[in-house]
Amino acid sequence: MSGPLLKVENLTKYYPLGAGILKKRIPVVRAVEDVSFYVEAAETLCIVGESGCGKSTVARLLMRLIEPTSGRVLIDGTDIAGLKKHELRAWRRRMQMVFQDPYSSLNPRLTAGQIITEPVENFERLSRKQRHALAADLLQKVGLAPEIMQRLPTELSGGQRQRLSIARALSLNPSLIILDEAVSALDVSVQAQILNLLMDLQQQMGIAFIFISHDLGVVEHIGRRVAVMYLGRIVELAPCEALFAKPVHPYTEALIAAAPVPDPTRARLDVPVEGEVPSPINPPSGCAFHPRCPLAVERCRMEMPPLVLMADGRVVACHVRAPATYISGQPVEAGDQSLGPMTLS
Ligand SMILES: Nc1ncnc2c1ncn2[C@@H]1O[C@H](COP(=O)(O)OP(=O)(O)OP(=O)(O)O)[C@@H](O)[C@H]1O
Repeated sequence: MSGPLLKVENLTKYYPLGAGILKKRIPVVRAVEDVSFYVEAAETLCIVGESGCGKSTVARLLMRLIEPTSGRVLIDGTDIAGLKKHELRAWRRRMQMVFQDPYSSLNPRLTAGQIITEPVENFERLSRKQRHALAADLLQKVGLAPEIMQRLPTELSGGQRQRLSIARALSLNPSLIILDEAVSALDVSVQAQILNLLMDLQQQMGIAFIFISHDLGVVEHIGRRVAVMYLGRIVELAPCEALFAKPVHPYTEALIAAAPVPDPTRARLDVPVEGEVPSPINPPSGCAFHPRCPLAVERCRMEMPPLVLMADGRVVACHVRAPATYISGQPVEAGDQSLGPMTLS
């Protein structure tokens, strides 16, 4: 199969706030605006950004839990908006999601065995023997003992519950799993175990991940490419190593500067990000980051910067650091396949 597994084109989601009176314009929350990216088979794309920047809305749009205001989501080149009911069912098997809080996402009345076989049983009837074999296999894949099968979620630790959520997501043999803050509620040592489990599963089963997190330490550990979001838009998308070694967008730089440094030999950047994230109901003109940006110039207040392809393969939306004339004046989309796998030499 040529082309990426998943392609997102100009995805936009506005949440209307209340009903309009007569023809009065209804205010909207601009949760996601003009977001484009792609995910290749068996890779991990991370999405990072502060709370409220639109990460979870992107996840919900990809899972079709909510409908976009505009834009497209293509899986293997097919627009999921145009799928018929039976095609949608087949597609749903291919994309699964793991949430932050396994307390609320796992049915407390079902045993671990029932929880992990339930998605398959929505599609096909299983005999008792088949159900047991499937549960045992999935438990083993995520490093849980077979005895866990009869336990309820409340009888398990946070790490065990998250392994169970991953086993459930794996049960349909998906091509892509979206993990929304999936390790954020766990202790650091348990986080590391789950991240290592995910990387092993990716290698063994060729699954792609979209890993959503506000924790840059975690992202650096697991990501191949990273998309940085600010107020609903991607402001930088780069290979993970390059992003952490040399962030280009001032917001990325500030995020990395503010994150705890796991490697003390790495220099800490001195770029504090001041002020609050502006309201997505009434975002600033031009570049949404300009009120907090130490580098802002007049143009940043006036014009929205396009995503521009830099010489090293990343895309950045910044008038100062990535002026649109940087490469033959050609702004590009982050999902543009001409960017290739975006590896830096
Ligand atoms: N159903 C909704 N109605 C109105 N506004 C919403 C709705 N869901 C989300 N929002 C708003 O959309 C914006 C993006 O929210 P989203 O949850 O996608 O951000 P996030 O980056 O995932 O944040 P967090 O990490 O805190 O979950 C926020 O301003 C949020 O308040």
